[in-house]
Amino acid sequence: MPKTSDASAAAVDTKPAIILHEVVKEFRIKHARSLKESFVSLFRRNGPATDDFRALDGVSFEVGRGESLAVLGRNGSGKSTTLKLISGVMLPDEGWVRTRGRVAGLLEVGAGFHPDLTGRDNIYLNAAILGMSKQETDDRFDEIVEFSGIEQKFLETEVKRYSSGMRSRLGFAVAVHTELDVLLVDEVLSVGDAAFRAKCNEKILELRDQGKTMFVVSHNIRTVKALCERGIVLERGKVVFDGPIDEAAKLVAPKRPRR
Ligand SMILES: Nc1ncnc2c1ncn2[C@@H]1O[C@H](COP(=O)(O)OP(=O)(O)OP(=O)(O)O)[C@@H](O)[C@H]1O
Repeated sequence: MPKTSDASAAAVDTKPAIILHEVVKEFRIKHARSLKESFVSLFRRNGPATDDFRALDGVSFEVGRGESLAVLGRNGSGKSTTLKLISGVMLPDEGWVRTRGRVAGLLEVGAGFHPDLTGRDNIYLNAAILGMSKQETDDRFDEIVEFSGIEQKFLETEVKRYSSGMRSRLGFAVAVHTELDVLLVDEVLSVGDAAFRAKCNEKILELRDQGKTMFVVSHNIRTVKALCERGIVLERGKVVFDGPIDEAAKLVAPKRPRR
């Protein structure tokens, strides 16, 4: 029987928003040498002392459209590296990463800002980097400014004169107002003051409820439980758990000392 257009649309909808397949990421680590070791190696013509270190070691998972997933794990387990590979700022050494739709990262919010341009110009610049046309940014400009809480008079000031909190607020405001399908969140709730953090929380929940795909890296278990239904636990660059968020959270919870 020939497929109807509805059926094919439904088929398209079920494709994952993010796929990682057997991903390996290695970093070269330089070892510090004592002065004596450096001196000896100079005469022996040794190269610099380095080691290849696997930050991610065969990581595979898929995130469905509209799903919200948290990645948990100890410091150095590979969470931010995973996020950077998904956002495309890093490439894997082996395996592959695919994303579908527009991906907006709340990684280093405002990272694309140019210090010598005004707040206004930076909104357009940052939005363009995130894939927005001038018209789309015009339409959302007031909303972005209002959300950021930056006073009008500062819009014509160079961003290098902003406080770090003001820069983060503006960066966050632009990112969450772009036309996005997948939102990458890295400890975003450390942005700005308490009132702004509450506003960010609300906005992220709103985006999730609109059916955006969420990929969250955080050490804040309360936050991820409120935001995500599924959790992946990384340990030394490998996935050691993939399932309900409550179980994932239990695995990373600090052990209570025995009395
Ligand atoms: N650019 C880099 N060069 C060398 N090593 C790196 C680089 N980036 C990350 N690493 C190493 O890769 C490992 C994983 O780092 P990653 O930042 O992904 O960990 P994480 O789980 O996000 O940690 P945290 O919870 O502390 O943020 C760490 O051992 C880190 O030292």
